Amino acid sequence: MTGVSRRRVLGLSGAGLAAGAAAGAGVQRAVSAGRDGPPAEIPFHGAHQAGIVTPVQDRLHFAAFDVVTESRARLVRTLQEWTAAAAAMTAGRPVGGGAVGGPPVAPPDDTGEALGLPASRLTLTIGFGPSLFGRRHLGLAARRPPALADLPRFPGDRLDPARSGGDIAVQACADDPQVAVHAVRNLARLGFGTVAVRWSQLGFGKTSSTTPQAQTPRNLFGFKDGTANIPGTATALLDRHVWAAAGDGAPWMAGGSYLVVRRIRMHIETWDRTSLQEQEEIIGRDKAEGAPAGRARERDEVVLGRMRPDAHVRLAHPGGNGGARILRRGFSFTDGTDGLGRLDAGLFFIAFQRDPRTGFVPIQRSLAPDRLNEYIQHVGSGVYACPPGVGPGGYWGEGLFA
Ligand SMILES: C=CC1=C(C)c2cc3[nH]c(cc4nc(cc5[nH]c(cc1n2)c(C)c5CCC(=O)O)C(CCC(=O)O)=C4C)c(C)c3C=C
Ligand SMILES: [Fe+2]
Repeated sequence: MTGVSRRRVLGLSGAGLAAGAAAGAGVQRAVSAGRDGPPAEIPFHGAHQAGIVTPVQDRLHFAAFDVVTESRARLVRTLQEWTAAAAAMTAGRPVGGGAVGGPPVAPPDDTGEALGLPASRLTLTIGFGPSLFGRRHLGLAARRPPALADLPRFPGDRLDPARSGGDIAVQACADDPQVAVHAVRNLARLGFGTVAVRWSQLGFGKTSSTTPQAQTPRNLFGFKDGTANIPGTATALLDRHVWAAAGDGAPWMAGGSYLVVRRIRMHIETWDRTSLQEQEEIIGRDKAEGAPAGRARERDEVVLGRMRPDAHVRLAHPGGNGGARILRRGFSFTDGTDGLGRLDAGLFFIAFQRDPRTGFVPIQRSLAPDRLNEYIQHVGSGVYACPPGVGPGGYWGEGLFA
């Protein structure tokens, strides 16, 4: 089945596919074309990992794993198997020999729930947590990047260890939740005996965009979120604020990035009883347009002096943070109720940066007096070093284990 997408295997039609099949060389392009224009397949190989500047997909399945083996060789083998599986799944192909057609007496290589589904712009992004470098038998202590420092405790944090940390993180993003879940499930299955899932989070409704020309999405407080984000095409800003460089203290991370995730509970019932004027003053932008306080349009320049001193945007703005900037890529979540009649809902905050010590940490410290803190609580946390992209024949983290 390798080299052939799931849609083609099942003989699904569609004008693009039919034309592509007839045209031979045109097949790959036809398979890659999404119905509404954007490509359905995001290339897996490249200088940087996909899923960082990639236009944000609709769904998330984030998983943090702990390493359960003491064998470095076994971990490397799993990372090699994961890389091959990730390359296949992001191209819309099943893992290994596929879900069907193999020996009837053995479990299939692929679990099967994505059969017939297109690649759905699936991206898989891997990161290594600080705890991985502390596992003595793996011999990685000297390779820990200085930028992969443990996050400090912030005022108001109520972090649940069962929803924090992890030796290895995988961010799966796709436009179809089944495709994202299938990807994480199959990596977990391949990793059996080497890694075990520590915690995971599903997300829907992106709350940030890396594509300023597209409509800005809204978060669960009803506000446009991502307006002032770093665009995925702003090369100079990305080099300055997102991509790690060879001289940053860990040459194996050059072209990679550091990921900070925070599970932030949003007390939406309290927010919903707050007046519109108060909501807008807390954020520092208006709800309808997303315009900064005192301005008319979403993209108008922020005038910090027009906002309350404790407005979220004023405190988070680079102007008050020594120019610190991060690339936000978060998703909303709702995970049932908390037993007190309130939805367990919020923002799964995701930010990529060149160095969390000069990105997330100072910004989050500045947010201490944020009025928004009355309506939110950080309950989960993680920081991970995401290595650069892999070339054909390479594997995730090969620079680290070299
Ligand atoms: C430490 C980083 C940040 C956390 C944590 C955070 C949580 C959080 N944010 C919103 C809603 C909005 N944030 C907005 C802007 C904004 N937020 C951060 C950082 C964190 N937010 C930054 C750097 C910025 C951009 C500031 C600027 O440069 O102007 C906005 C406005 C629209 C936008 O620019 O994105 C909203 C709305 C919530 C609800 C939340 C926690 C649940
Ligand atoms: Fe924010």
